[in-house]
Amino acid sequence: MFVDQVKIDVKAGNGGNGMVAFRREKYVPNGGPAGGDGGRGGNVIFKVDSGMNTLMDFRYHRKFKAKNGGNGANKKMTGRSADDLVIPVPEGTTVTNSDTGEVIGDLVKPDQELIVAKAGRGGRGNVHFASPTNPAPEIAENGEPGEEVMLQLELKVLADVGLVGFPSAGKSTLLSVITSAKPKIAGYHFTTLVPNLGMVRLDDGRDFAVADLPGLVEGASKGVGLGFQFLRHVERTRVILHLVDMSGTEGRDPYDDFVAINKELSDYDPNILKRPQIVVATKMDLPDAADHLKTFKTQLEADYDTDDLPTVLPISSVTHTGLTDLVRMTADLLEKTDISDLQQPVETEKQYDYQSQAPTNFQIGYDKEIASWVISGDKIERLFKMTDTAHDQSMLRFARQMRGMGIDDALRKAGAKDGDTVTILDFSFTYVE
Ligand SMILES: Nc1nc2c(ncn2[C@@H]2O[C@H](COP(=O)(O)OP(=O)(O)OP(=O)(O)O)[C@@H](O)[C@H]2O)c(=O)[nH]1
Ligand SMILES: [Mg+2]
Repeated sequence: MFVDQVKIDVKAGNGGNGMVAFRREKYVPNGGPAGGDGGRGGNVIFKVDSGMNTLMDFRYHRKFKAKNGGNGANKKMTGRSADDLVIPVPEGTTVTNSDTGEVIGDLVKPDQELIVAKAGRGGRGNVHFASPTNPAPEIAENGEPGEEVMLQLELKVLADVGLVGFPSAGKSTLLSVITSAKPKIAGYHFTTLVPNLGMVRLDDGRDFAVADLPGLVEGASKGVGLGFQFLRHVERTRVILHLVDMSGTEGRDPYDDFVAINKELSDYDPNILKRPQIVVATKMDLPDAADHLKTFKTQLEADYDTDDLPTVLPISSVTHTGLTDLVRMTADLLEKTDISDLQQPVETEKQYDYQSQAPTNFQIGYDKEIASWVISGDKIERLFKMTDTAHDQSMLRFARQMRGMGIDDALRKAGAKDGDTVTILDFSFTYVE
């Protein structure tokens, strides 16, 4: 279960102002009041759209403003009421006022609507203020301002497809080319610290949610590297795309990687290997990839019965080769996959208090395998049982905390340089001076 979260700003329309005006008739120097009322502003309304599955669209559009009502006019004319601004949200969205923490509502039914910011009423024109003592009032009301509020939207998402593979296999890059997600991509291992989520939309209207998971390494099922706490996400996905880097860089053998990752998956939970898996041969644009793929397939055929032989699909996220086939095959496979065993209850999220859990004893070393400075220590491990919602903010907070604890001093003494990646057992961040 992923928690998709986003903060947005909504502003309802102001009411139009009431008008001060008088009838003008021939031979009547000062007619009665004739200023009309202002029109109502537009409400901001959330409406469930069953076609939406994530809050991804809000990442690129965070400010919403409904139109203001028109001002009243003479001849008792009321100003135009503004249309409501209706914003589609996915089913299951929880809306909270981000300043007060008050839950405004849960949108759980198809087409359900919720007013999240109330429009301002129009002001009354001077026609309403005439009285026997003041038959020609020079007063009118201003329109009420529309409500403005900062909202926190939250959606729990079950990913359909999990991208697994060795660090730097190209998982985030693949996500970035098949969805609109913009994950961090870099040429060093453990770039991805927390899962990224994206939605794939096919031309034929089908769609599915893809989770790009932190890379796995040997021993992941026992807590090595970053992968352990994310392996449970793999348990929940219906289809696994197992990415294998075919470039052979760093002298890696693609088949060894493939076997090692599958071993970690099955050590974590033997059932995971029963999930349909497509082997995605990545970086096929690179020079030796074709040769490596050939060897890989030969080894695969030697190890598997013909009936169980996994499908291998060569792709390149750089040249976009094979992506259409991959997406279509994945959608087909999802349609055929039973999910009844995956509907598990939502886990409650654990909150950790970074302040009070200061690591005491730790060791620092350089790990060639993951090419980064590694800090380990039992207290830190406890510190790093993070939740799904661990976002950049908590990373930053953490990094600051670590500095306070003198870990950056210790790292510098150990020879770490500005820009080095620091891995803290199952977590890492980029070390900045
Ligand atoms: N030539 C080529 N390079 C690629 C391709 N896909 C990814 N890369 C490169 O491989 C490196 C690692 O890519 P990422 O997408 O960050 O890998 P990842 O699997 O998400 O890595 P982690 O998050 O560390 O587990 C980056 O330098 C990418 O530019 C590809 O199709 N062709
Ligand atoms: Mg990544």
